[in-house]
Amino acid sequence: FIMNQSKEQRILNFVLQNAVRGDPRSVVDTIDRYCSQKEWAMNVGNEKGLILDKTVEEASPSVALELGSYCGYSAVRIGRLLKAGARLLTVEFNPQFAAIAKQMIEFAGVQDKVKLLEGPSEEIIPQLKKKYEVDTLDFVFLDHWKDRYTPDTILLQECNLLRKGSVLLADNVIFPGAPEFLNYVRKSPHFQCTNYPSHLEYMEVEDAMEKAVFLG
Ligand SMILES: Nc1ncnc2c1ncn2[C@@H]1O[C@H](Cn2cc(CNC(=O)c3cc([N+](=O)[O-])cc(O)c3O)nn2)[C@@H](O)[C@H]1O
Ligand SMILES: [Mg+2]
Repeated sequence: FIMNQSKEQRILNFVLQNAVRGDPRSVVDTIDRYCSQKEWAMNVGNEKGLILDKTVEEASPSVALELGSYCGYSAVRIGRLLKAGARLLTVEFNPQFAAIAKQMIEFAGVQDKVKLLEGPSEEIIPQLKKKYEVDTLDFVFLDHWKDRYTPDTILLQECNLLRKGSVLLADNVIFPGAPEFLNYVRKSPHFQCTNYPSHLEYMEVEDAMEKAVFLG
């Protein structure tokens, strides 16, 4: 237990030493093993991860966006499901976390599909069309600061990044909670919402994910 390292560095080192290079499933399982047995961390985890998997498979996105990379757990989880030619852009503004996530993505072997964009979502989103050659987004995973869910959902619409059928999936709508986001998407005539009750990663605390499909 190396004290002067960050928890995120310890998670990455555990993966580098225990997972199989180029095998995204082993990276995801190894992070879950570490965070359920050694140190809790805010990865989406395996229970909510299964809801994420099913939603990604159903959407079968060509272009996906993730807000809040953290250690790269969900970027690897989504990246492993993308079809040939599809890509995931994942946004992280904490430089330490971004460095960890980049190494996690490379070790898992999904770096050809997953690109990490360093910076705050409110700055990156308006750059997606011109700088990152995005037309519209087929899938968006929201897992960053909960008080950014609503402003960023509005910003995505203002930047014309959503099309009829674009799928948004938000983590933690019960714990820590995103009440303003739930209120916004459920009241909006532009979204069709579905709630998926689950539990907080690695804990027996109630949590849920919310799917919001853009209706145009
Ligand atoms: N506007 C932003 N733009 C880009 N990255 C951001 C932004 N806000 C936070 N982040 C980054 O998301 C990562 C992860 N993150 C997520 C949160 C918010 N999520 C939680 O706080 C959370 C908290 C719990 N929890 O407390 O049990 C469980 C979860 O699943 C969570 O996602 N804070 N940092 C961090 O690296 C942070 O730099
Ligand atoms: Mg989360």
